[in-house]
Amino acid sequence: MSDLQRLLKESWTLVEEDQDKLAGYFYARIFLGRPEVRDLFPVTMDVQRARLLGAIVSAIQTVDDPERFDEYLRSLGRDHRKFQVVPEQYEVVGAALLEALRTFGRGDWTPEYDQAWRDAYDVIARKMLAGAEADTNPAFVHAEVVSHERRGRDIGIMRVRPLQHLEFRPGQYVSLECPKYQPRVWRTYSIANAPRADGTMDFHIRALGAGWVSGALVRRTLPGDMLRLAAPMGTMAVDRRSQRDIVLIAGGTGLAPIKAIIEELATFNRTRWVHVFYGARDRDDLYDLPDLQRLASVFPWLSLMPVCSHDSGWGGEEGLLSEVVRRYGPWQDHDFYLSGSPAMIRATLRALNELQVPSMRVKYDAFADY
Ligand SMILES: NC(=O)C1=CN([C@@H]2O[C@H](COP(=O)(O)OP(=O)(O)OC[C@H]3O[C@@H](n4cnc5c(N)ncnc54)[C@H](O)[C@@H]3O)[C@@H](O)[C@H]2O)C=CC1
Repeated sequence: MSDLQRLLKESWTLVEEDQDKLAGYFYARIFLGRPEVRDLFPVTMDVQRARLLGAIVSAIQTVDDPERFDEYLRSLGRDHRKFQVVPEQYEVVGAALLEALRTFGRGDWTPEYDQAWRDAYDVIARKMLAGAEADTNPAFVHAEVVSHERRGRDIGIMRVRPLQHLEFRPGQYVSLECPKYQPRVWRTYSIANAPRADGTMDFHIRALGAGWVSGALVRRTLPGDMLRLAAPMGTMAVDRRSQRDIVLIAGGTGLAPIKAIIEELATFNRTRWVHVFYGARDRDDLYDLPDLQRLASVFPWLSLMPVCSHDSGWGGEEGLLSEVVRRYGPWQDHDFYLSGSPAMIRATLRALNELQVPSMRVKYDAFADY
């Protein structure tokens, strides 16, 4: 661990318990200094409260992982263009962050801690601004919902058509806003298909409860509704130069980017075996199994292993994805792409580590909302 990393972690423990109050103070400082910034945020701040601060803090904590950090922040900067953020606002946010930290760190906050956060924040802001400046795409595009299909209890598959061309790579995700139901609330969703001639994009969404973006997208969205989509982000692109066989591991709606990758492979792959582990709680939750089975019947290189974690007697493979993947190892010579809940990603990374799969062959995007 570098000195900077140590100082950041150590100082964060001083304020961690007061996170909620710190977030309140942080936003109050920003809005007081720049009332116009308030218009960038949703009307009710309760859901938003922890997000921007949380994203800054988690970005700062990754300062020791330069490669991941670099691409993540550049794409975050590209994505932030949707807020029409100007460079001075980065300064306002940085000053508010430091003031909040000092206030809640009280007497234990040292000039060393102050400098560490200032340095880390500067790196973040510079990379985000560089990412934003390098992007020639529009800050966001309007898109029309062209179809909407309910699958199982609480999953929706939504197809949208952007009104302008939106360049993306299979495996990437976008931040999306539904102004009709939740203006200025943006959430990230993976694109579930490879680029199509008509530009349409699919999203797999699970409703997480009333009032949330996902709930509205699954339960209320209708064809003809308009959305806004920001810049595509994420690094989970297939390495086309690799000759290795591939293992794709998808938990629940984490299937979305994996489906996009399968569609991309279908356009060029002839020689690499591709194994898909598709996990859900029960058979009803395997919401896209028929289509995956169709693809597996068309492409001889594609094999499919559906897995249920909470459906004993369903007749197929049972267990958590991480356990099942471990059972089918060893996987010494494969490229891996993982997508699912943070807990599933962590458990699978541990399993692959124990199976001695080199970490550079394992790709995943732990995406954050803010
Ligand atoms: N690009 C990405 O990485 C994407 C990630 N997601 C994330 O995927 C998640 C999907 O959630 P749900 O559909 O509710 O899935 P879920 O929570 O029902 O989990 C599906 C399966 O994942 C595995 N799993 C879950 N927790 C695990 C653990 N602790 N250890 C090992 N395996 C575990 C199990 O096999 C489980 O049956 C969400 O957190 C969503 O944010 C969704 C889309 C894209």
